[in-house]
Amino acid sequence: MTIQVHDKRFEPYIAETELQQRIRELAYELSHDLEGKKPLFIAILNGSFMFAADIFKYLTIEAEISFIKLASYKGTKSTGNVITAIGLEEDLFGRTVVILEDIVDTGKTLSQFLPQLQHQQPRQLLVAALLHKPDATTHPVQIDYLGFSVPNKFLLGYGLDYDGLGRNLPEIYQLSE
Ligand SMILES: O=P(O)(O)OC[C@H]1O[C@H](OP(=O)(O)OP(=O)(O)O)[C@H](O)[C@@H]1O
Ligand SMILES: Nc1nc2[nH]cnc2c(=O)[nH]1
Repeated sequence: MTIQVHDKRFEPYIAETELQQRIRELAYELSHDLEGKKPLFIAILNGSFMFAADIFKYLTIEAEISFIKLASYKGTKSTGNVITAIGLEEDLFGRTVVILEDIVDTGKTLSQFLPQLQHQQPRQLLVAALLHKPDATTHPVQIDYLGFSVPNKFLLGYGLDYDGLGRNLPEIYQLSE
């Protein structure tokens, strides 16, 4: 069934059961791969709050989680836009760190942010993303744990918003043509 949010219509794309099943599989893989490493999961707000909550719930190993927001401001000509993390208090030195993202679209966000985290010299820096739009990605990012590869269409629901609305939908919708 299509839904209306603000001025646009969206149609169902990934059902809640399919989402949950895939997230369980990712959590199982992470639990297997990172057992004994006490990984620190870092969720990037706002969009990733649902994915982060669900995947973290399904983990069966000792792990920590922290939530950050990214702020972008204009740097110098040579640095371009600079992204800073708000709320990151943990020391990443020597740790196994897993970034949780709802979506990698152009890849700009993570390709700018990951090198900053590398400066803190984590032992391992991994990325888990629920969705990736390979056809939209202009800044390649290595995604170690991926939920779904999706076409280059605007998505809504399960944390993803359209102008503030739709984040609470338990399934993912795509913009109707
Ligand atoms: O690969 P990119 O093209 O950089 O896009 C990905 C980013 O876009 C979304 O965040 P958004 O800026 O929409 O903020 P929000 O999570 O607060 O909604 C998403 O959560 C990623 O952080
Ligand atoms: N809501 C939403 N936010 C995004 N941020 C980057 N890509 C998307 C998308 O497809 N939908």
